[in-house]
Amino acid sequence: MEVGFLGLGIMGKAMAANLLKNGFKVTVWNRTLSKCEELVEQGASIGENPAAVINKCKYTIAMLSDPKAALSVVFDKDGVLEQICKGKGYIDMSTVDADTSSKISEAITEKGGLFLEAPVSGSKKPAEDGQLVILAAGEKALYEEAIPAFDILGKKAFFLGQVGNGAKMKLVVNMIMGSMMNALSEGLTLADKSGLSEDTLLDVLDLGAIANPMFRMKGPSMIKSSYPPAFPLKHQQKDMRLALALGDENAVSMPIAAASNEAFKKARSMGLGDLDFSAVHEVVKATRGSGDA
Ligand SMILES: NC(=O)C1=CN([C@@H]2O[C@H](COP(=O)(O)OP(=O)(O)OC[C@H]3O[C@@H](n4cnc5c(N)ncnc54)[C@H](OP(=O)(O)O)[C@@H]3O)[C@@H](O)[C@H]2O)C=CC1
Ligand SMILES: O=CCCC(=O)O
Repeated sequence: MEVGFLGLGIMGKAMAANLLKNGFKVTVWNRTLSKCEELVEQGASIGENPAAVINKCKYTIAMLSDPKAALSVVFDKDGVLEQICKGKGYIDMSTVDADTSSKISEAITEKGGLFLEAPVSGSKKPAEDGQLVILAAGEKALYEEAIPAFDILGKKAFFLGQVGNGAKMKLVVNMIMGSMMNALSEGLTLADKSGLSEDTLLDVLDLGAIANPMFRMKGPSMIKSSYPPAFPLKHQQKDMRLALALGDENAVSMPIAAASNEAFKKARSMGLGDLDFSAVHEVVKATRGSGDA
């Protein structure tokens, strides 16, 4: 089966590689075309632009940074819309808001194509290991067609109904995750400033009711102020921003998420946007650990 793949960043590169390893023929495109080379070495073909990929493939997956990128790849010159038609599908796995997803869905449906949004939970390592959690919504027939690919990319796929529900679920999950990351940063800072061992704090957390893979994975490197990017901080801040907008629309007060968003914004202003989102720890250390104790 020939599938298209648009966007070979941290996630897209690992996902496309998994499809190739598991017997799919994959045609890739990335805005910075040189990033396609590694995938070509693994057996992929290159499409010269998104329209060319759509033209060649029965369905095409996209994994792009944000709403602006997702819209540009569909609506701009040589974009998805130029070639999408009856019998072809487009699956956007980027994290965007429901409005962006709906705009894309309407345009593709108008051309006779099928659309599915399918953002994912899980980061670089789960993407490499085919252990993502897929949050799909939209055209059920395309979801069913994509199940063999989802089985390779993920450990579980949810079908959540109408377009927008996948995007919203993803934003709710990442809002919780971003707030938890800030809570962990404050906890590590408080432990350190009050004379406790941060390593021991992580051990205690890991044995109790709030043990979780994120604290286990990110905690030790946060103590060392090491933030190699798995989930770039700029994307986490984008997700907090979009989740807060969803809160606005639904009149849900979210003071914890709002405060966490401020910390991610501050981190971006300090030039930490391309590091892992755990680099928000630098902001928390600087602003909340500055007493005279
Ligand atoms: N990293 C993670 O842990 C996770 C990320 N996500 C989500 O997945 C998506 C991708 O994340 P990730 O791979 O980490 O991000 P990266 O920043 O590593 O990659 C972003 C990709 O988007 C492309 N892109 C950016 N702007 C444009 C544009 N205007 N037109 C065309 N292409 C563009 C980039 O192309 P170029 O190479 O040319 O810059 C690149 O291929 C995001 O929505 C993110 O929130 C979801 C789950 C986990
Ligand atoms: O959007 C990024 C999510 C990262 C994760 O689920 O670990």
